[in-house]
Amino acid sequence: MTQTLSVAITGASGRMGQTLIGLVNASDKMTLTGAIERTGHAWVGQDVGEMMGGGALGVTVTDDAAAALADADAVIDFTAPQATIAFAALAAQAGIVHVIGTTGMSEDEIAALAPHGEKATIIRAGNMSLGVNLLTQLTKRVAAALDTDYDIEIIEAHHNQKVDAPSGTALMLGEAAAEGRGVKLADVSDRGRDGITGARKSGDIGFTAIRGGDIIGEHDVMFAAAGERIILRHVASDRSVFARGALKAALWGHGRAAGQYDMLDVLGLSD
Ligand SMILES: NC(=O)C1=CN([C@@H]2O[C@H](COP(=O)(O)OP(=O)(O)OC[C@H]3O[C@@H](n4cnc5c(N)ncnc54)[C@H](O)[C@@H]3O)[C@@H](O)[C@H]2O)C=CC1
Ligand SMILES: O=C(O)C1=N[C@H](C(=O)O)C[C@H](O)C1
Repeated sequence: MTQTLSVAITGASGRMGQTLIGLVNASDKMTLTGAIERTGHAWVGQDVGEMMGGGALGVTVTDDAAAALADADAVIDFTAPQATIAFAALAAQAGIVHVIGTTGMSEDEIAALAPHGEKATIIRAGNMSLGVNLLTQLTKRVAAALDTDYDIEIIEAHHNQKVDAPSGTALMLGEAAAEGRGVKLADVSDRGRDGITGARKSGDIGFTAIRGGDIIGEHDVMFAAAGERIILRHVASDRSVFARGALKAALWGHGRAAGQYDMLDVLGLSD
């Protein structure tokens, strides 16, 4: 019998957690061995399949992440920044793959992952879909081809439960545009316009966040000049595009050297 990858999912009851569990359960390359939730969550101690409204999967939701990760080859983690840092320490202890989809991490929180990347194989991206990762490469090329007569604006839209802004994807696209232009995003980023802002500064990269209803994730990169606009757009209509990317990352990472990687590495899209 072929060996399957043992996978633990954090944030098991979440939007992404449930999507991931459904796909891992349907995969013939993976076996769900752990489902983790925060202490005090109503799902802890219950069968995860039953909590998701289906049949029992034989995996009890736990808040003992250390034990769950000790039994796993990979942990797929779409939760919250501080939780992700704690999971990174446990993944390093266990020497396993840590796929990180969590967004909204500060510079300091991202830096806190670095020591864990010496023992765990970390794959982190603000968007795990093939489409968005391809879009980052297109954005970089278009930004490199155009001068600052073309104002770059990034517009993102998400559901009304999203807690961070701009989205991780918007920031990836902003980084790509800045890289194409040969500048640092931190030096040109224009976020949260309100009131008498003054005219737009040439060379800035602007961000706008829309929150409403059940929008899964939509991103436009606009290059606006006098007389024309170019708009690169990605629309996610199903969360499984993110989850499929995360599963691919877990399989890709298994057996690979410890370190920090992203989805461009996984998808072979790096320059
Ligand atoms: N990189 C990507 O492709 C994508 C990233 N995301 C990001 O993933 C994260 C989660 O998104 P959603 O699933 O929509 O959120 P959600 O709020 O539905 O789920 C988060 C889950 O994490 C759990 N959680 C929080 N702290 C925990 C802890 N210490 N231990 C265990 N579980 C814990 C919560 O109880 C909740 O069930 C967000 O940062 C979001 O932006 C979402 C979709 C795609
Ligand atoms: O919170 C979400 O839902 C999503 N978050 C990611 C982000 O911040 O870009 C990816 C996707 O757009 C959905």
